[in-house]
Amino acid sequence: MSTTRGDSADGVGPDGPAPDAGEVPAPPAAAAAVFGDRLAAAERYVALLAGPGQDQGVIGPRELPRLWDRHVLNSAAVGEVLPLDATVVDVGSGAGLPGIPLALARPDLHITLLEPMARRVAWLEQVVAELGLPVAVVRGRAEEREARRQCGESDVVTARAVAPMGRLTTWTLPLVRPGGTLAAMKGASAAGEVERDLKEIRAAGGEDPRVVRCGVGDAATTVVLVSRSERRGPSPGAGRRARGRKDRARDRSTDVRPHRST
Ligand SMILES: C[S@@+](CC[C@H](N)C(=O)[O-])C[C@H]1O[C@@H](n2cnc3c(N)ncnc32)[C@H](O)[C@@H]1O
Repeated sequence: MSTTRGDSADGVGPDGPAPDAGEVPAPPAAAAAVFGDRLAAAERYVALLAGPGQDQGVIGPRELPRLWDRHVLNSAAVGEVLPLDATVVDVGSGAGLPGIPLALARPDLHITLLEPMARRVAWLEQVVAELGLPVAVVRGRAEEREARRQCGESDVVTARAVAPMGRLTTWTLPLVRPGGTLAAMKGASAAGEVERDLKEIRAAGGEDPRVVRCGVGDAATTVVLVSRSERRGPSPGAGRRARGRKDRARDRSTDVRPHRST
């Protein structure tokens, strides 16, 4: 594999022609500070994305020139707001973003990658094995009972480009311990999504949604932090389930009554 610069100095911008398969962008200077003595492993991850990752369709060829800034460093940046030694479930990890860069930048974290698509799960298992990372991979959807059982409740759930804020909060807060945090990586839409979906966020047990910026330059990212309520009692979604039970009971009773009277 040849090594090329990750910037657009050669005229290959994000919307320009796709670079040759197998080209691996060199790490920008900032990568050494972010990954420290795990920089070589981060370079290996970028090489895996650019080679087999592209072949297996987990990353598009046009992403190659911006793998470091827009994907790997951007993902690691969310580590700025994660507490020491936290347990983390990365929901909808896909190519491993942000979970793999986080595991490399923050070896104190205990990370589980949750992903429903078999092909992506196989990819994640391959990456974790190749890089020798102590990271668990679970196949499933955040809203599924079995996935929730396997992942348990963690200090933090991360998610990048998975779902709109309201739906994401409903799906993922049951994976967060009371008092823990959902850290949703969002683009410029962050504040607008929070405003639009506030009711849904609160109904899911979310409190104190706030928008923060992490990272610098092209690697900077906007993160929405939502706390899971500390209040004990019904789990998020319990109100909706109870309403569903009442509705079904009412439907049954209206179905039954005419039969009884005949
Ligand atoms: C657009 S991709 C983003 C992947 C990665 N987070 C990234 O930033 O490159 C969305 C990912 O979320 C996964 N996904 C979609 N719905 C999900 C759900 N309900 N629970 C967990 N993962 C889900 C998809 O399979 C896909 O891998």
